[in-house]
Amino acid sequence: MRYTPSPTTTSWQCPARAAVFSAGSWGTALGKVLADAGSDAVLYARRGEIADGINTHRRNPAYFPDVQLPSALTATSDPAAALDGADYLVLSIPAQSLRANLTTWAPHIGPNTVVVSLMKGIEQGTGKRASKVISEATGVPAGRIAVLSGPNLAREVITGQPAAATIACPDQEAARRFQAACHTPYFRPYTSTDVTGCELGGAVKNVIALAVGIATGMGLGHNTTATIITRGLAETTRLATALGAHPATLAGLSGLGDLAATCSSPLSRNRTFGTHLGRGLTVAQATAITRQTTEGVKSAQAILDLAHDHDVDMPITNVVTALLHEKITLDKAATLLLQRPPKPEHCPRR
Ligand SMILES: NC(=O)C1=CN([C@@H]2O[C@H](COP(=O)(O)OP(=O)(O)OC[C@H]3O[C@@H](n4cnc5c(N)ncnc54)[C@H](O)[C@@H]3O)[C@@H](O)[C@H]2O)C=CC1
Ligand SMILES: O=C(CO)COP(=O)(O)O
Repeated sequence: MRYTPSPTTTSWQCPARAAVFSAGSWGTALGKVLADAGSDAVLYARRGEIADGINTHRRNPAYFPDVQLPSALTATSDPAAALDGADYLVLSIPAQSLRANLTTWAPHIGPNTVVVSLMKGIEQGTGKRASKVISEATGVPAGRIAVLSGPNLAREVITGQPAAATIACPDQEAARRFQAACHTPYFRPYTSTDVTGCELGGAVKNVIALAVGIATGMGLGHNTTATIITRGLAETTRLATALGAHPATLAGLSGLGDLAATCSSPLSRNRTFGTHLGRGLTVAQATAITRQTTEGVKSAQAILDLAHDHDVDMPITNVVTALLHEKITLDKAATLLLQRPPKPEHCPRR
């Protein structure tokens, strides 16, 4: 039986104005969630034809041409107009382009606007999480910067399949307000104050999904992928807790939850990219056939550098990074992971 989501919203949800930058897969899906929750949502689209498609035909022609969008979700190609009067600026662009874009958008951010990051990447060269980049590039204080992360494959969310996420913000009231602004019968957000854990869970799971994809592409089975997921969570937790995250966050929606969804779904771009590598494509060939943002490919080295800086061992991330830089072969990757010295299952740093 097919699951049919209720199209209705609940009356207790407070109206809010949210500007979603931009109209890619996840931005469009979360824009629909916000509109379905009763918020006034506007998508900023770089390309005029996408904004026109949304306003005129209620479709995003580039990302979801088959999905009908609600009339409460509008679009514009003018960033200043999108941000005018916005309670929330929701950011969903590739993490590596964040700092440069914010330099242009920052003058239009209102003094009370809460900035919400949906991004799951770490900045190359600095090792900074999106929330830190946002604070540096805009001057917005930490209490007005939130992160939403969880098992949220965009196509499943935009078609109304039930999902949940974590909204983390140092200011619990700000997190609660955004929770109300995006709570629908099919999308259940929880709140947290652990921004570090939430962001690192989201970024590192992309690298682990690459590893699962590689194993799947090589024809390996569920024992192997379950081992990568479990040990991947162990190394994610080691890094995140070394940087101050709460271990429970990594066992939650933005940690294990997202890892499970991303590593098991063919909808994941990171897992799919890994599958291409596992089948023998080069990084250049896999990149050429990948049309959308694949954060793990860009963030792996930055995550590894963070791990080195904090004396944390991340063997799976290490091997994926070496493969992405074509320093090792697939066979060597498997050998490197399996021939590590034996050790106890639970160690804080190694
Ligand atoms: N697609 C998904 O299921 C989910 C994605 N995310 C995260 O959301 C973020 C965005 O991913 P998607 O929407 O999936 O990517 P996408 O590739 O579908 O869309 C990217 C969007 O960013 C814009 N963009 C691309 N390059 C840009 C640049 N240099 N400057 C400004 N805008 C640019 C594109 O026009 C497009 O609107 C990523 O960090 C991803 O990890 C998080 C949860 C779910
Ligand atoms: O973050 C995601 C699901 O929560 C989407 O993962 P991909 O970027 O690998 O498609």
